[in-house]
Amino acid sequence: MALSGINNDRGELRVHENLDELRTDLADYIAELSEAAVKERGVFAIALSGGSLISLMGKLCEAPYNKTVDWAKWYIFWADERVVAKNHSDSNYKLAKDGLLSKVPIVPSHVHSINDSVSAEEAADEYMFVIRQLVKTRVVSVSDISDCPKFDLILLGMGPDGHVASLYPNHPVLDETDEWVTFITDSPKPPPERITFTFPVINSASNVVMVVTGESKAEAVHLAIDNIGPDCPSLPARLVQPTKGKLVWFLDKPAASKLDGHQFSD
Ligand SMILES: O=C(O)[C@H](O)[C@@H](O)[C@H](O)[C@H](O)COP(=O)(O)O
Repeated sequence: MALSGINNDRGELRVHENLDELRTDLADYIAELSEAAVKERGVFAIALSGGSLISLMGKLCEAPYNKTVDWAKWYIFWADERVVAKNHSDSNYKLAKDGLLSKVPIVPSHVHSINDSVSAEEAADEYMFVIRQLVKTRVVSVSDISDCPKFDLILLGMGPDGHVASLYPNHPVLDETDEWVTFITDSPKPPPERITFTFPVINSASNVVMVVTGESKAEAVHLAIDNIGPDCPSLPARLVQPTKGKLVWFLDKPAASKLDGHQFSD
């Protein structure tokens, strides 16, 4: 049973006993969000990231979800992508395709990956154009506060340095507010060239889920969630603050081990 709690504006925290429990809770939660979005809008626009996230979503390919989820209504995007060929082992698209998308009946034309044959800058521009078209046709909803796309769900991992998507500490892209999708060519985590959603897009989503496991992330989880006063470093994960949407953290016990006061309830 997950321990859960609310931490002010830092969202809902779900701390899991082990990874198996986290996987089940995560699959349940995504399936619920999908059902609600399909009921309300007829589609589910979901943005993925790379890293351990995809394997932690693995239960979606198993019963009952493989049969109960309305896969035909899913539209897939990437909150960040490495600018490499789609069949390269570094590709987030390949990771998701091998680990999830090829195992469930998603409509191939609903999978919106980046153009892997152009520069990072061009790939970011083109991706923004693709999203703009899908906002026009309301496959992706639009924020009523900004003109940003409002994804039904954006799923993010977090690095030990507190990065999310390809938004790294102290990088100028943290301040990007003009573009929905931008690019970097100097990622501290290889490969260096990436495209990434910007914070205005992440924070316009209806739902943001942070999936963070392992002790190496414990300090960053503490800095991203706890009330640590005015000297709080500008950790990218702390800048995930959906304006009107819901933020939920899926953690395991090692990742949650440095959180202040464990005010969780069963
Ligand atoms: O393209 C990427 O590298 C990812 O999108 C990245 O942001 C990832 O989610 C975190 O680095 C956490 O990765 P792990 O969960 O594997 O630690």
